[in-house]
Amino acid sequence: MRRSFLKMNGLGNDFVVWDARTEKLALTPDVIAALGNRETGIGFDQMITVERSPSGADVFMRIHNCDGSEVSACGNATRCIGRLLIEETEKDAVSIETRAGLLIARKAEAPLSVTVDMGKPRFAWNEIPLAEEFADTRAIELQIGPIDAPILHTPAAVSMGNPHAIFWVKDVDAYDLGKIGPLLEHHPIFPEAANISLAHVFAPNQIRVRVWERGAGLTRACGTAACAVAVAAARDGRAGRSSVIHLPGGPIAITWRESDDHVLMTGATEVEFEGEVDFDSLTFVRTGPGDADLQAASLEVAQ
Ligand SMILES: N[C@@H](CCC[C@H](N)C(=O)O)C(=O)O
Repeated sequence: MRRSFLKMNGLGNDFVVWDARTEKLALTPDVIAALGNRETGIGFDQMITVERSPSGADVFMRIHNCDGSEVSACGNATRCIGRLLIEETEKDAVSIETRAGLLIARKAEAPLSVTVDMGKPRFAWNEIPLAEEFADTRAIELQIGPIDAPILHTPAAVSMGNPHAIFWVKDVDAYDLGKIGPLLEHHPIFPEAANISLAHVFAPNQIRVRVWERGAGLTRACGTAACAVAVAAARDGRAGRSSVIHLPGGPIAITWRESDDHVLMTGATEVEFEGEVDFDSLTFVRTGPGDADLQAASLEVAQ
C-alpha cells in the first residue's frame, strides 16, 4: 500500500500529516515509531491524522507522538492543520476537533501564520493530572538535583489538554535537558507522564523556554508548552497576560484572554514537502515541493 503525506512544521516542531477523511488510516505504534525514526524513517516529532469529525467540526485531528503513543493536544500541529483547512476552504476560521476539545484556528496577520484558540487551561491537580492532591499547582513539591547545575524545584503544573510541568530557572541552557527530561517526564507524580519545560523570564513578557516533550524528547518548539508557560507566568505574576515565548525554533505569541479564560496562540507554519510512503517497505519518496521551494521558484521567476 502507498499513501501520500505532507511534511509540515510549526517552528521546527515537525509532523507527518495524513489526510484520512476519505480513506481511513490506522497505523500501529510500531509502524508510527518506525516512520518517525530520523535515521531510518521519515523522521518527525508527531504524526497527525486528519479525519472526518463525528460532531460536525471541519475535521477531527488525531495526534500520535513519535514513540507511537496517542495524545490529546498539540498546539503547533493545530496551527498547521488550521492553515491547510483555511487554504482549502477559503474560510476565515476553521474548527478542529481533538481529544482535548474543539479548537478554532484563524488566519493571522503575518504570512503563513495562524492563531489558534487553545481553550481554557486547567490547574486542578486531578485534571493535570498529578498523582497526589495539591491545593495550589503554581508550585508543586518536586525537585531534582543535577550534579552540574542548580537544583530544579517546585515546578508549576498546568494542563493545556495535555500535562505540563514548568521549572523557573535563571539559565535554560545550564541544564542537560536530554538527560534530566526523561526522569522528570516519567516521575511518579505524573501518572500520565508530562511535558517538561525550563523557563526564564528575561524581559517583561518575554520568556525563554526549552522543552522535553512527553513521547518525543527534545523538540525545537512545543505549542502547548508555550501556552502552559505563558499561563503559569501570568498566574504567579512573573508576566502579564500576553507574552512572547522564545523557543529554540522561534517565537510564539500567547495571550491568556481575561474575558473567557481562553488561551490564544499565534505562530508560523511551514509545509516542508509532499511525499509518499510505501507501507510494505516502510520507505518514502518526496513527490512535491514545500513553502521554501515555492518561494525560491517565485523569486527566480521575478528576477
Ligand atoms: N508538540 C506539541 C505537543 C505534542 C504532544 C506532547 N508531546 C504530549 O505528549 O502531550 C505541541 O506543539 O503542543
